[in-house]
Amino acid sequence: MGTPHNEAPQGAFAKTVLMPGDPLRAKFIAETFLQDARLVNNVRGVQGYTGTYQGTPVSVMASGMGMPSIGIYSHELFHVYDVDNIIRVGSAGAISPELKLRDVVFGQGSCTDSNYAHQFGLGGTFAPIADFTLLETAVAVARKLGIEPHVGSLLSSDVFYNKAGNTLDWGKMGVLAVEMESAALYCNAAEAGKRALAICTISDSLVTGEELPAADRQTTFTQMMEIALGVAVEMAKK
Ligand SMILES: O=P(O)(O)O[C@H]1O[C@H](CO)[C@@H](O)[C@H]1O
Ligand SMILES: O=c1cc[nH]c(=O)[nH]1
Repeated sequence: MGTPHNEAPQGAFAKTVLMPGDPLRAKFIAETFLQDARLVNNVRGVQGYTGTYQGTPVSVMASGMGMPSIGIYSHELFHVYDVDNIIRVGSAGAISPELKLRDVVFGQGSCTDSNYAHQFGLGGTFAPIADFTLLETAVAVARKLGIEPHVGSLLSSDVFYNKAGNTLDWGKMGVLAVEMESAALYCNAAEAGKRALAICTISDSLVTGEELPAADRQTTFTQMMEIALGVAVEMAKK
C-alpha cells in the first residue's frame, strides 16, 4: 500500500535513503552510482530509485524544496516504509567566508526560522541535530576519500528570497551555510526515533555573490554523493 505521495510498495526502499531536493539529482545518483537501479516512485515526478552500491541496497528519492515538502516525504519513509537512515544530499549557500564553492558541509545542527517544530507542542525550542553515528561515520568516510568536510550549524530557512536581507547575521553565531530542509528532516527523525544527516555542497556564496548554474547542481556534486553512499555501506555493517 502506498501513500498519496508515494506509490512504492512496502519493502521497496532500502534502510538508507539518500535525499536530494532535486528529482534530477536523484536520477543522476541512481544512474551514475547504483547497480540495478529501478524506479520505485514517480508520483509528482519526485523520483525514487532503489538499487545497490558496492553490494549494499541503497535508495535515493527527491524531497522537493522546503520543509513542508521534506516533512511529508521523510515522515512517510520513516513511518510507512520503515526506513532507518535518511541522508540529505543538498546544495547550500555559504554564510561563512571560510567556505568556497563546492566545499562539503555536514550539518551537525540545524538552526531555523521555521515554525515546523511547533507541531510537537513542547513548550520550548527544540534543537534539531544530526544523528551522531551517521555524522561520525560520514566524517570517517569523507577522510578516507581525501575530503575534509566542514562540520557545524546550517540555517534551514523557509525563504530563499529573504526580503529582510539578514541571512548573513546567522554567521555571527557561527552558522556555516543556508539551505531549506535539514531542520524538518532532523525533527522528523527525532520524532520517529530514526537517524538523519544533511550533507550539503556549497552552490553559491552569500558573502561573495558567486554561484554555480543549475546543471552543475544536478550532476557535479559527486563528492557528497560518494560520501553519503559510503555511509550507507558502513551503516549496513553496524
Ligand atoms: O539543491 P537542494 O537539495 O534542493 O537544496 C537547496 O536548493 C533549493 C533552493 O535552490 C532548496 O531546496 C535548498 O535547500
Ligand atoms: O537554500 C539555499 C540553497 C542554496 N543557496 C542559497 O542561497 N539558499
